[in-house]
Order: sequence, then structure tokens, then C-alpha cells
Amino acid sequence: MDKIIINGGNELNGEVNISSAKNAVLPIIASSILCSDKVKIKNAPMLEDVSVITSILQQSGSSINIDKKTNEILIDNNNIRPLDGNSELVRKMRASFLVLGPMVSKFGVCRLSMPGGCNIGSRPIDLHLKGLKMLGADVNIGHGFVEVKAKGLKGNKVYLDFPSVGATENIIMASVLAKGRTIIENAAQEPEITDLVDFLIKMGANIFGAGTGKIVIDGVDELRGIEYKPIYDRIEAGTFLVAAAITKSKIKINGINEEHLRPVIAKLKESGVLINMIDHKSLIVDGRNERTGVNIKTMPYPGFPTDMQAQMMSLLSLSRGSSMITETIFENRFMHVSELARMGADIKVDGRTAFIEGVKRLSGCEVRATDLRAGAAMILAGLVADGYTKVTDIYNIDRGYVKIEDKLRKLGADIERIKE
Ligand SMILES: CC(=O)N[C@H]1[C@@H](OP(=O)(O)OP(=O)(O)OC[C@H]2O[C@@H](n3ccc(=O)[nH]c3=O)[C@H](O)[C@@H]2O)O[C@H](CO)[C@@H](O)[C@@H]1O
Ligand SMILES: C=C(OP(=O)(O)O)C(=O)O
Repeated sequence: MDKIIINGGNELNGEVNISSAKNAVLPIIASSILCSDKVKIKNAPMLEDVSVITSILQQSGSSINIDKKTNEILIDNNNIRPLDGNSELVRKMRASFLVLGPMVSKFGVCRLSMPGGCNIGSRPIDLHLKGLKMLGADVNIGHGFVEVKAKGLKGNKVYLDFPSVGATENIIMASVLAKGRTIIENAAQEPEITDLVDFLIKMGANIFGAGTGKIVIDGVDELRGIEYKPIYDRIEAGTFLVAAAITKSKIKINGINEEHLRPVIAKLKESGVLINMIDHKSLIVDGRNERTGVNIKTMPYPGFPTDMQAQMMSLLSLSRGSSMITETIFENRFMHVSELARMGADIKVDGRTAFIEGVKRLSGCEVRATDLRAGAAMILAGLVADGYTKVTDIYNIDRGYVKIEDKLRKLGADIERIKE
């Protein structure tokens, strides 16, 4: 099993390029199922999750060519068949559930393993299924599977009890080729949804209101093949902002959409970090000033992203004074707290809130990447901890960060991946 070893204490220098967003490219690849022409994804992030979703499509008959030199993925779904939902791959990744909407739309049937909970929470799928039922699908759950059947989906009004990202995406994908108009109310507003919609519009879909709480989809007869470059990964960018802040360094980050990062930038600035855009997609982050504690509450976009919560906790563990982090999205997203405590952080958890007292130093030891962002938080803490930090279970990190150790090493960190 691979591990990441960091010898803490190095200042970072230079610049880093941010990859395209995992959470944009996964639904985009899933939605390509709707189109029988070829689709090319440019600047695709070569991530474990991307290889899982492309393998799922390949098992269903897609022809997919992944060029790791040019970072392009060419998808040809001309021979795609309904998915065999019993695949190991489907169970491996929660985002595999995103193929449900397009599969039901294209074939009128889809059978998938029920996704279980994961390390960050129970993550039910009731809103996805409610949306598909509203479009006329029949849903049956049994023997660990969910089977959805439809004789032609029809547009309808769907109100989401919570602005779920995945449910909004599944319903959009299911309604693009449905008859008539679908209106999603209380839709999620995350930038990755707007990116999926931009992709679908470029393919010929008729969709209005992405990025707001009300998305209107007028069904069309077919979609055409296109080339598309997804948005930059705001969570990877946020992770590198924290890397500069925690190491008290000044670096340049390329591949920034300032609007998407507003809540993260606001909290870092409030803590004392200097951040300046230098053009429409690059910024300089200067973390050399003393930082103070801040309070954070995770919220659906445009609120503070839950996917940056763990990384901020590492930073606040080493910021002067007290901080408070309230996690409102996932009920079990504090598993990194005990790992940070092993390194010397002073954090107490009461229900959904963590109370952090800044300490002067952390000390390196063996810690687990209990989930993707928790793993990033361990690497960030390791960058400044005394001595060596060994991060285990890094398959979680590989799900969502493109060569994080190479990017950090180029910036001057003493970090390497080892096999043990
Ligand atoms: C691949 C992807 O894009 N993943 C992101 C997506 O996950 P994902 O799409 O799974 O997140 P959701 O927005 O759906 O989940 C948010 C909350 O809604 C609940 N819920 C969701 C669906 C449902 O049918 N019923 C229900 O109760 C979940 O349990 C959770 O408590 O958005 C999350 C919230 O920004 C991010 O952390 C993930 O990185
Ligand atoms: C929770 C995350 O992803 P997923 O929804 O794919 O598990 C994440 O990206 O932090």
C-alpha cells in the first residue's frame, strides 16, 4: 500500500497549476451517456475517481480513449448498453450513482447497487429517486439493488427538500431528453452544476437558471458530440491556498475562478492571509503574517464548502486563539479530528461543532487519510509538523488530487510517496 511521507518545515516557493474539477468531470462523463456522437474532454484530471467512472462506461460498452500525455478523454457511446449494476466498480464510488439519470433516460431502465454510507456520512439517495419518480419512473429497491424503469420520462416540477448536488445533477440529466418542461426548485447552485449545464447546453440541451435555486429544462430530441474543458477544481485550489498559509509561504496559484472560491478566500483573509488576484485566473497567496482563529460553518454553495472543512481545521489548529467549525452538510465529517489530535492539535467536538484552540506546533507521526479531504488535511499538517509525518490510506487522496505530492515537491516541500 502506498504511503506519503513528509518531512515538515520547508517554506514553499514558486507556482502551481490547478487541475480540472473532479466534481465537474464526473457528472460530465456520466452525462455523455445521453449522446451517441463522440465527446472529447480536454484538460481532464487523471484521478482514481475518473478512472472508475470511465471503467463503468466501458463495462457498459462505451469505447473510451484516455490520453495521459494530453490529458484528453475521448468517449464514444455509440455501442453503449444498459449498465450491469452488479459491478464492483459501481460499489466502489458513490458518484457512480450519477449514471442512473442518463441510463434511465436513454434505455428506460437502470439497475444499480444501493450505495452504502461512507466515511463522512450515511448519504441517502431518496432525493435522486424522488426526482426520477416525479418524471414518471418506477423505482424498486430490494436485495441491495435499486431498479428504475420508465416508459419515456415526462417533464414535471421537482422540489428538493435539500439542495443536493448529486440529486440536482441526476434530475437534470434525466430531463434533458424528457418530453416537456422540468422545473427543479431548491436546486443546488454549486459551480460544478453550472459546468454540467454548460456542457449539456453546448451539446444542444435547453436549460435555464443553472447557478440559481430554480433550474428549468425543456426536453430536446437529441444531443450532439462536442469538445469540452471543465472548470478548475476550486477545492484543489483551496487546498493549495491553505498549503501556503500553513507553511507561512508566498506562492502563485494558476487555475483560479475567484467567484467559486469566494467563501474560502474570505475566511483565509479574515484569518490574516493576504490573497491577491493578478489576472482573471491566477492569484498570489502570502501567508507570512500571523494568523488568528476564525469561525466557519459549512453550507451549500455559495456558503463555505464542506470539502474545505478538514483542510481549514489543520490551518486553524496552528492559528492564534480559538476557532469554531460547524459541519452542517455531512453528519460524520470530523474523522480527521482524532488524527490531528495525534499530531498535537487541541480540538474538542460537541455534536456537529469542533472547538479548536490554536497550538504553537504539531509533531509528525503516522496518521490515516480517513477520507479524501481528511487526507489532504493530514498532508497540510505534515508540511509544518516537526519531523516526519507518514500518511496511510492514501488511495482516498488519489480519488481527488492529481499528483499532490509532485505538485507540493515542486513548490519545495520535502514529500514523497513510498510503497510499504
Ligand atoms: C461527486 C460530487 O460532486 N461530490 C460532492 C457532492 O456530493 P453529493 O452529491 O453526494 O452531496 P449532496 O449535496 O447530495 O449531499 C448533501 C447532503 O444531502 C443529503 N442527501 C443527499 C441526497 C439525497 O438523496 N438525500 C439526502 O439526504 C446527504 O446525505 C448530505 O447530508 O456534493 C457534496 C456537498 O457539497 C460534496 O461534499 C461532494 O464532494
Ligand atoms: C466528498 C467528496 O467526494 P465524493 O462525493 O465523491 O465522495 C469530496 O470530494 O470531498
